[in-house]
Amino acid sequence: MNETLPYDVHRLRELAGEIIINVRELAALGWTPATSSNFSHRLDDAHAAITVSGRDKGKLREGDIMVVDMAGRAVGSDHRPSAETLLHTQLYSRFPDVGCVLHTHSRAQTIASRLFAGAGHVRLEGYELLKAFRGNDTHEAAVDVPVLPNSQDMPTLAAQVDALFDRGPLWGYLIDGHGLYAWGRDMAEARRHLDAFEFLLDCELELRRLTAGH
Ligand SMILES: CSCCC(=O)C(=O)COP(=O)(O)O
Ligand SMILES: [Zn+2]
Repeated sequence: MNETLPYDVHRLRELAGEIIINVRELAALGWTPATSSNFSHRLDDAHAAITVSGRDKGKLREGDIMVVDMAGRAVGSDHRPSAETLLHTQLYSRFPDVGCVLHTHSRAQTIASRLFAGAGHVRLEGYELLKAFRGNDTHEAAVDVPVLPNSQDMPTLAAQVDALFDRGPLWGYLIDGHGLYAWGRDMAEARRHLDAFEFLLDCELELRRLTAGH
């Protein structure tokens, strides 16, 4: 523990490196256009490492990762944390086993959010890849990805998200016209969930195209 900072600086540097490597990969896939998207990792019980607001996520450096407390307040930094910090910290606060939260704005995620906003969810069923989600061991399961209305008011959005958790286990949700939030126990699991959502949403969109007018 550092003498002046209330968190482990070495752990922060380690996590910043992991975030940077992963986010560069996601940016290269085109999932973080125009400075969009944000990423975090739990640092300890009281803190999370998160991207600084407005940074080009394809060019992240160590100084683009900062620390917040679980109320979303900057700790030991003059930078402004992601505008969506509350959507990250609410997960860490409510679920002790959540270790990493990833938010992206890919084309498939954004289009699916528009297309399924009326229904309020995207149903994913019959896919072998559903087994990528923790707790699913069969393609026969159905996973409903909630689609929430967008808002610039983070407490409003966070309250909508919180209500979802009363319905059962959840590894991600869409925000209409905005993008996807996915999470897991650590970076590897959050990436697996994010990649699975992206693949399955893309399949649903392609099926719609192929069956349109039939
Ligand atoms: C230009 S993207 C609009 C904001 C957004 O949706 C996003 O994900 C990035 O916000 P941040 O403050 O984390 O950079
Ligand atoms: Zn966003």
